[in-house]
Amino acid sequence: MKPLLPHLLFGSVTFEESEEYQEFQYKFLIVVMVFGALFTSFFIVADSIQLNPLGGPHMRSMAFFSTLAMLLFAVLRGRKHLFKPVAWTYEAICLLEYSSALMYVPEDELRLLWFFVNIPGVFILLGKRVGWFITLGTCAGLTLGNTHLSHPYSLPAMATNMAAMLYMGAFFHVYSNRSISYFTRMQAYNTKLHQLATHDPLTGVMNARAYYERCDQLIAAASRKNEGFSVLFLDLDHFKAVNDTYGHAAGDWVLKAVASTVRSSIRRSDAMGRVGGEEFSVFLPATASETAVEVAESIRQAIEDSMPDIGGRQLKVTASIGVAACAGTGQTMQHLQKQADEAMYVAKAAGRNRVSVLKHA
Ligand SMILES: Nc1nc2c(ncn2[C@@H]2O[C@H](COP(=O)(O)OP(=O)(O)OP(=O)(O)O)[C@@H](O)[C@H]2O)c(=O)[nH]1
Repeated sequence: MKPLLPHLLFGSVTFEESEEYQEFQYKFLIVVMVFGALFTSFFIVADSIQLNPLGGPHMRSMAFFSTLAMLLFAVLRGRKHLFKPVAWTYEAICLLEYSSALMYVPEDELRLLWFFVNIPGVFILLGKRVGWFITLGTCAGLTLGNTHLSHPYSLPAMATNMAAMLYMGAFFHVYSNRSISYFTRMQAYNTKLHQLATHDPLTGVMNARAYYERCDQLIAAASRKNEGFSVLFLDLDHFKAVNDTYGHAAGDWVLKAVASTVRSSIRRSDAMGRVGGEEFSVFLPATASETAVEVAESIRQAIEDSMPDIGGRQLKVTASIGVAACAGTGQTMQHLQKQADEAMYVAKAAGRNRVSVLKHA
């Protein structure tokens, strides 16, 4: 279970691994909105107890801002698909709030700062294009609006402000470029690491650990639906002779060819792993014993027909396949794999290049 504060703030929303940046943006926006609303409420309280009097029009604008920010928070919480419209609306009310301070609190000479504070958030939440649009729009708006203020800023003050704002935009443009490219690279490295950790480098199919983990998930799903499933255990015949006769590299080549033959003989929803040197296991969800035997037979035939070409010689490769099926629930992968293993040894003993089945009672 999530700790209370993150749950209260972000709700029960999940992000894929590939959505890590979106998750950061979603959480960032929520924190900024809640913080913005609380911070503004603090000023409202300070005004009402005469600690920091700001005047009626700006008080109303602050009340409008904090109410709308909390409303936007309630709308976004748990609904990541609403991120863009909420981010845009929040940006719009922020600009209104800062403009209200600019017009109605002339005694605060530093109130222009809020327009600066706004820029990093726009680059982070809405990207570089919108970041520049808001930066340049703010520069233009401040320049044009300055003369209409009750206490306009001097020309040098405005020039300094504009230069600083453009500097801020350029800074966050470079920073966003850098951080996004760093993030993309990290994501690519993570994908590569995950692939290396879960897949056999020679054949590209799942390694034993990842395969058995996947089988456990598939068994859990099958027992929720009260569905049966089957496991095939495949061992190449006299593979040592291939290595001894044609060399280890040729043996590797055969393993790759066999893996690809098996992969193309099964459904996308089936799982396949290399569980030993020349041993593969296949998990067939929602598959009864008879169908599993048919699948095993078609794999066996496809391997026999594949006849890989090694140095101009066509090589006959065959496999013995054991089949174990579970009609109901309550069966572990370990047990079923053991049964498929036993069935495979029966096939070997019966002369190899055949399919043998053990049905779980
Ligand atoms: N080229 C290559 N050979 C491998 C690899 N992993 C295991 N082997 C070889 O696979 C062979 C397996 O031999 P055995 O277990 O004696 O089985 P077999 O020769 O296939 O005989 P049966 O299974 O009884 O039909 C061994 O020679 C291993 O060296 C690998 O990654 N590449």
